[in-house]
Formats: sequence, C-alpha cells, structure tokens
Amino acid sequence: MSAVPVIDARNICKSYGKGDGRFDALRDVTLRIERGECVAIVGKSGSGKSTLMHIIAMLDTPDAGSLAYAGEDALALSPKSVSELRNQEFGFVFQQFFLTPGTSVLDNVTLPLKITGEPSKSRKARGLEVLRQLELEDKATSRATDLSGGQKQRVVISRALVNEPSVIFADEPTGNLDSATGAIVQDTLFALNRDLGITLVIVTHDEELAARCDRQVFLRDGVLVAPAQDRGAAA
Ligand SMILES: Nc1ncnc2c1ncn2[C@@H]1O[C@H](COP(=O)(O)OP(=O)(O)OP(=O)(O)O)[C@@H](O)[C@H]1O
Repeated sequence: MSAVPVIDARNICKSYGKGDGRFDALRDVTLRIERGECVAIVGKSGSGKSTLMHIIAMLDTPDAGSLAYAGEDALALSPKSVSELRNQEFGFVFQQFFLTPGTSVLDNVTLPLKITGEPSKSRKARGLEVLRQLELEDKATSRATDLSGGQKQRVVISRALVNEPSVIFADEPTGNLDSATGAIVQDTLFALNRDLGITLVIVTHDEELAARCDRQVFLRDGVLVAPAQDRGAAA
C-alpha cells in the first residue's frame, strides 16, 4: 500500500441548520482510503453516509476537520481548483446525477470532457472507447431515455470513466435495478477496481455489495463505529 493515502479525512464534523434546529450529521469522522482500495460506507438511513461521501468527494465542505487528497490539503484549494481536481480525478455514479434525457448516450458520456475543453474529435473517440469497454457502443447515438435501467447505469459508469479517474464514488449504484442487472453493474465496477486499479468508494444498503468490497466502514448517527456495534443497533 502506498504511504500517502488517496483520501485522508480526519475528525470531520458536519451539521445542518442552526440553533435548536441544528442537526449533527457527522461527528468526528476519521477515514483513510488507500489508492486502489475498494471501500463500502454502510449504515442505516440517515446515518450520514451521503454526507460523508459528498465531503470526501469535495462536493461539500466540512464544518471542522481536515481533508487531504493524495497528500494535498483539499480544504485549502480555491473553488476553481476543487472543480478541476474533481473533474480530472473523480468519477461519480450518483442517482441524482441524472443523464440528460433527450441527448445522445455519447454526448452524455463525453460531458466531463466538454467541461475540460477537449476538442470534439478526441472527445468522441474517447467516448466511443469507453462505451466499447462497457459493451454499449451500439447505443452511442440512442437517446439516454431509450435505454433499460441497467444500460442507463452503465452509461453513468461510462461517463464516470471517461476522464480516466483515480477514484469512483458510487452512491447506491444498484439501488433501482433488479438483482440480475444489479449484478452486472456490480461486476462492472469491481472489474474497474481490479483491472484498472481505480479506487472505489461505494455507499450502499446492500449487504452483499458491501461484502464484496475490501473493507466496510459503518456509520451510526454520524459516528464511525466498529461493525459489531452497528449490527447491534440494527437488530
Ligand atoms: N441539506 C440538509 N439539511 C438538513 N438536514 C440534512 C440535509 N442533508 C442531510 N440532512 C440530514 O443529515 C442526516 C444524514 O443524511 P445523509 O443523507 O447523509 O444520510 P444517509 O445515511 O446517506 O441516508 P440514506 O441512506 O437514507 O440516503 C439525516 O438525518 C438527514 O436528514
């Protein structure tokens, strides 16, 4: 394992609201993720999983604590540098990052490259390469709306991959899929981890999916707990 973790979050705190309405969503959370690891963040609904994922993926900032990406202080970066780093280093498989419905699969997949100013020709070549990898090349010109649930999710994974990210963050990647389609999507994500060394961070309720990861971290009421404590609370 490398000496410098890809993500080093220490003593992270995050609250929503103020005064009497204040809610502490994360309390003193410390999480270190090594390059190439596959980590599941698990816990009951409302335990703070998505909040933690958003903070380590630099989509949100903590109220207290430190966050380093590959040894660099992520909280000291300007908003512009944060979006550049996110666009270059991270891929997102989030249900709220919907595909643009009336737009072609290829245009959806190459959107991150458009943001970085990549010329149209190389954008298209790279987009087709990723679609080929996910066995979706024949759908390149289809509208995103005309695909099955599993195909849509593979398009989302293609888009997450197009910038050759170091880390993929996936929030309930199989949440809306039947088990057979979910299994294909899971296999796709794990193959990226195994074959390309992409670090995977997955938020999930699915125990089987969590068990396939190298490591599981358990959140309960905004605190990271040992697995046995979490199981006890869930019973
Ligand atoms: N923008 C917000 N304003 C107020 N409270 C929030 C906000 N976002 C999240 N919360 C609260 O913080 C807590 C943690 O939310 P979070 O979405 O991180 O949980 P989760 O573990 O991902 O839940 P789920 O599994 O249901 O998606 C919840 O109690 C939620 O109600």
